[in-house]
Amino acid sequence: MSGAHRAAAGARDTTTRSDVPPVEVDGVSVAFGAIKALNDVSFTVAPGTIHAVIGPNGAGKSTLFNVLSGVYRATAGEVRFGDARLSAMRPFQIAGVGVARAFQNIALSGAQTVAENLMLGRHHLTKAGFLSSGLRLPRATREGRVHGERIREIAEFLDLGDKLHTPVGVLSYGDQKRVEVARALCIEPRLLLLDEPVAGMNAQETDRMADSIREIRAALGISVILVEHDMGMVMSLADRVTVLDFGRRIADGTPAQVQSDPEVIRAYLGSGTEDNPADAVAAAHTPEPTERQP
Ligand SMILES: Nc1ncnc2c1ncn2[C@@H]1O[C@H](COP(=O)(O)OP(=O)(O)OP(=O)(O)O)[C@@H](O)[C@H]1O
Repeated sequence: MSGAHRAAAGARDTTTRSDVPPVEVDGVSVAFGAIKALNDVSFTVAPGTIHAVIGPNGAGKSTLFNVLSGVYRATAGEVRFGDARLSAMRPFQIAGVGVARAFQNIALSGAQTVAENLMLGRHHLTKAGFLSSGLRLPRATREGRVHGERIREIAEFLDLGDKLHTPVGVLSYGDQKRVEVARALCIEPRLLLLDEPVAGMNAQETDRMADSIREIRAALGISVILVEHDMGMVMSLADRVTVLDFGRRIADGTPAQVQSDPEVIRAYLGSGTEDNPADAVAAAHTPEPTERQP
């Protein structure tokens, strides 16, 4: 199935999990000395949607991601995920309420196998303590089997099923990025944060990752927030896009809405980047030759 067809099928089949609340970013500001990296930024991520945050270099995207995942504290405002105030929590507490982050720079142990890296991602779900695991007591053995099965499912989901016993360090860059996403899914999140998931990927790897993100949303019914520079990918993948510039929210809407927003076009043209969202949307919406056939 082509990416586009799969996307359409995914959107139709999606059932959002009933325990996925909206993410409410409410008046968030972050200052580094005199620099206002984020200035009163607000937007809402609807449950079960893919929401992209874009903007020229230095716009505040990474800072926002670090607030969402508890690495930075907001100077003002807050981020809510249902009852949880993410902006007041530490990273491990944020993971505990079902928010997982896949890092831009792969944070995996290269010498360990895919399965071992994924098992580390399930650590906090493991109830048997180190002692019973070490002694291979029945509870730990049973638990290990259940986690092993789930890890296999998640790996297969990301086309990594045949690489479970391969050390991560020998995998291609694209596969390593997929392991990074799989590791985040291992905490069974309700919200997945993807920090530049296709950075450094070639076109084929990018398409594969975009397909995986659609399938994750469709099959798991969770919300996805991604920061990404690849404009074509964002415009074809996201349900909604928030645009930052110099720490301020300058637009928020569907890909089609933001790409035609004069302030967004000005921000990108002014930044000197060739990644103009208007061009990217046009390219993303150009039908493939086969789709023109009657
Ligand atoms: N730890 C920090 N200390 C001081 N200034 C910072 C820090 N982190 C970010 N900044 C500044 O805050 C602003 C926003 O940076 P941020 O990295 O969030 O932007 P970005 O949109 O992710 O940029 P890029 O696309 O280049 O990664 C920039 O002016 C940056 O120099």
